[in-house]
Amino acid sequence: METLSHAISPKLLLPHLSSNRRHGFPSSSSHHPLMSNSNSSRTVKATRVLAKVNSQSSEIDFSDPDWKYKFQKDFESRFNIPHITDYFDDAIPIPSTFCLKMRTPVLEDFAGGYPSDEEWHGYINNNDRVLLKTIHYSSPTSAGAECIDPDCTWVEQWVHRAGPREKIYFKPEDVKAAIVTCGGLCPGLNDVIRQIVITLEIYGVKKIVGIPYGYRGFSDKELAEMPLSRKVVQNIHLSGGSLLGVSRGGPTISEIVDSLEERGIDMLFVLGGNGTHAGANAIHNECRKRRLKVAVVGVPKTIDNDILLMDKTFGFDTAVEEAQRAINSAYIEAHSAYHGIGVVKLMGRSSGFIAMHASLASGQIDICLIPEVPFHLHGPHGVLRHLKYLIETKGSAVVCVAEGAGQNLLQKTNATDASGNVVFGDIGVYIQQETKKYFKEIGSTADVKYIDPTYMIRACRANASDGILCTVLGQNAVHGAFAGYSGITVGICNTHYVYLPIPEVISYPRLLDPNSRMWHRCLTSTGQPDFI
Ligand SMILES: Nc1ncnc2c1ncn2[C@@H]1O[C@H](COP(=O)(O)OP(=O)(O)OP(=O)(O)O)[C@@H](O)[C@H]1O
Ligand SMILES: O=P(O)(O)OC[C@H]1O[C@](O)(CO)[C@@H](O)[C@@H]1O
Ligand SMILES: [Mg+2]
Repeated sequence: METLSHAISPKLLLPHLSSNRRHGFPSSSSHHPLMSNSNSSRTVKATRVLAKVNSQSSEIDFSDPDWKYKFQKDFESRFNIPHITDYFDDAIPIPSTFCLKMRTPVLEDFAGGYPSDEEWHGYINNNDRVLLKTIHYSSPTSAGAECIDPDCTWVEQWVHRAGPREKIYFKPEDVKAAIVTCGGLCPGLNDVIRQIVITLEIYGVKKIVGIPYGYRGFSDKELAEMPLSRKVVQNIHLSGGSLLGVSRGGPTISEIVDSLEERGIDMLFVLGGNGTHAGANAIHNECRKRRLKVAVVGVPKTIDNDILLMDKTFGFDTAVEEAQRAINSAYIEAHSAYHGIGVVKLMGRSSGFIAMHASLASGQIDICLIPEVPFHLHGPHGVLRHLKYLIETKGSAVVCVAEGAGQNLLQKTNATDASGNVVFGDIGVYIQQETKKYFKEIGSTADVKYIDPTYMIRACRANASDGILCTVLGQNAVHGAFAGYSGITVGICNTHYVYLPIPEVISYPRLLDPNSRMWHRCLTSTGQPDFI
């Protein structure tokens, strides 16, 4: 594999400053606990910094003059994307069959050589990289600052650029490609399926199938694979859901790979969230163990936007937009009622991105509650006391709550779904009940209307901006597979499209930073106090 020597050259590293308030350090740099001169304490405290910023990095001794170089070396190896040549020395590349100048369908076989056009400059060089972090924080107290070392040194962190390569590692006419969609629904699934099929056909792939109902489709003999072509997928993006169906739970990794072998699948495109990607990575590893030349490429799907390192995941924009209808209805109901209170529950199992963005976009929310920020319902600083204040001063109020918020207030059931995810109690219903009780107890009244639009939001078709995101991600997934990469996923980082090794994006769910400027903006918009 080609390496990126310039990205780790110490000569190109510039000394800059940054830090991170999320790590709970005091805002004054003179009291910064990392400003100690003791080497040992620097090493220990550095670990605290890295625990958040780079969970998989080993301890770094910042007194080592080469620490930056070593950090970048480590980063480069963590973000290296597995390639077929890592395992198959004999894999021979051929010129790409993907060329925009070749616009007419190829009717004949490729016996006479592959169509290529040396004049076309649409290919990505394997050494192209995208900068993962783009802000140069000049002070440890800069809002949202992220740092690696105590001095917040500027360290370039490069990841692989996505897109079509000039050389490909699969002969399109021999390829059987499969697509599977797992987990819950998400706007845009059909757009991604459509683009994968169309792009595979442009490369010249003839055998494309859909695996029905998620990973379950690999083991359930009653479920036949679905032949896919441009004709089949042409209009599927016009409706929500997944043409292929989705499911949670399903067969073991070994059973899935047995099925891949039986079906003769060379490329597997896996659309799903954290769980699905954990599965995709395990499938990739099992294929390597069995020496199967299969490219496994993920496309992150989650309206929750909880995948690490990406600007956003497809479906998120649509979810935020669709949530506006529910929020507006709650607002109108609350505003038109005597002592009206609207409660809207939005999705967000561990992160409150949808709730925060939907609240910000609407400008109609008085209280936004998210999983990352604990709150009390009762007591002098609780949500209910603030609702009383809002009713007294404004006459009505609207609450937006993420499904994962305040779970500590609800009774635990220990129930899990087929994938092992904990089944949550309904925080929206709880807030509605407690609000009614509270106003009764204080001798007042509240007309509480609870709206749960979650499945209506998730079942929507993608909006225009998600449609474009899906298009690019779907195309890049196919380019990644043909380029010979496996165990990777595609994403958008700082508006550029990248390939990332799966483990790096799923080591934990991405959470909203309560110290971020965005959450502060949300708080200024709602005007809510701390509920603790
Ligand atoms: N750690 C894991 N290893 C292998 N497979 C997994 C793992 N976790 C989940 N899966 C499988 O991945 C599929 C989807 O998982 P899950 O239901 O958690 O959805 P998800 O991909 O996280 O999407 P969503 O965002 O909708 O929750 C299931 O079929 C499940 O069995
Ligand atoms: O009801 P289901 O299908 O299990 O999905 C619910 C889950 O899906 C998600 O939207 C993720 O896709 C979570 O926010 C939510 O907990
Ligand atoms: Mg999940």
